[in-house]
Amino acid sequence: MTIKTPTLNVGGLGADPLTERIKEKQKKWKYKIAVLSGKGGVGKSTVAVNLAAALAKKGYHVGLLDADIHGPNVAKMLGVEKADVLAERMEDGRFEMLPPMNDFLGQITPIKVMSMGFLVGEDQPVIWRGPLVTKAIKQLLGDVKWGELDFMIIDFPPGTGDEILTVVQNVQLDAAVIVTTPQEVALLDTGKAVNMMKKMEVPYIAVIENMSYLICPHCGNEIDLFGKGGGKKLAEKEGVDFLGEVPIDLKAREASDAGIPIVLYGDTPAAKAFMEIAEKLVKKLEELKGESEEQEKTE
Ligand SMILES: Nc1ncnc2c1ncn2[C@@H]1O[C@H](COP(=O)(O)OP(=O)(O)OP(=O)(O)O)[C@@H](O)[C@H]1O
Repeated sequence: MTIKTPTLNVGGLGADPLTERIKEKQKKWKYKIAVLSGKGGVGKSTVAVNLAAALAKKGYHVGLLDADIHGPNVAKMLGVEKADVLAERMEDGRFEMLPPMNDFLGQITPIKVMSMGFLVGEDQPVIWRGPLVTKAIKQLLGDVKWGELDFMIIDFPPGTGDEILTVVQNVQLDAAVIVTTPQEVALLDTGKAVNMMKKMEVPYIAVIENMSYLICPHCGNEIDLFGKGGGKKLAEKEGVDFLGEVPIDLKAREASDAGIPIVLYGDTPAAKAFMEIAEKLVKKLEELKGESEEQEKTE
């Protein structure tokens, strides 16, 4: 039976079966990936959405959770912001939310999306304190019928606040992808995010540099608007992987306003960069999984 879901139940804090449900659910998610940044506006949601779409284009089952409670925009970037969230009654009598999906007219394996954006009005600001944010994120993980996924991608607000702490405490992340732009200020903040992920012992940490350069629409030359090579240098300094550079793409804004990820919008330099980055990420995660399974066998 399906009914239209009312709103999140953010009351009642403390230890609860929700934590257990999150533990159980994540057993069905092969790779859990956090996408974060130290600084706002660097294109973190653009990266999360395009990684999700690139992986789904390759046939993987992808779930995308927008954990940016205060400024959710992933649903809009995936063209599902007006979707109704239905709920289904479970065997134990609880209701679980069914994540809206989009397969972009059959071009990709449907991406399942869940966001606070579905549950609050479009122009409604969410003014919540830490414990409520924590509870909401846990519900978006544990009270949603995510099912089997190859990749669960979680997009966070900028910085290192309650959202990321909640997820790290409840989900065994396989990877943290940290997005930066090449400027010094962004790199400083990115360094902080990398170090937080190291402290949290996330097994694989990688940097993506977004808005690396602009390709002149007239002469085709690369213009380094914000400097060059900072993301790679930072990754080397911190001893983490560098997954690649994404250029500024004049079609990116157009695509995001149209609710279509850039990787599905056209064969542009940014689209190619995202596809390559997704391939590298899959390869790296499979290598690491293989290594850890080998290690388990020998123990
Ligand atoms: N490579 C790119 N080329 C052109 N525009 C881009 C690119 N990446 C992101 N943008 C644009 O920059 C703006 C900010 O991107 P986005 O919302 O992804 O950033 P964010 O880091 O998630 O922001 P916030 O800090 O608000 O969460 C958007 O309008 C997006 O379309």
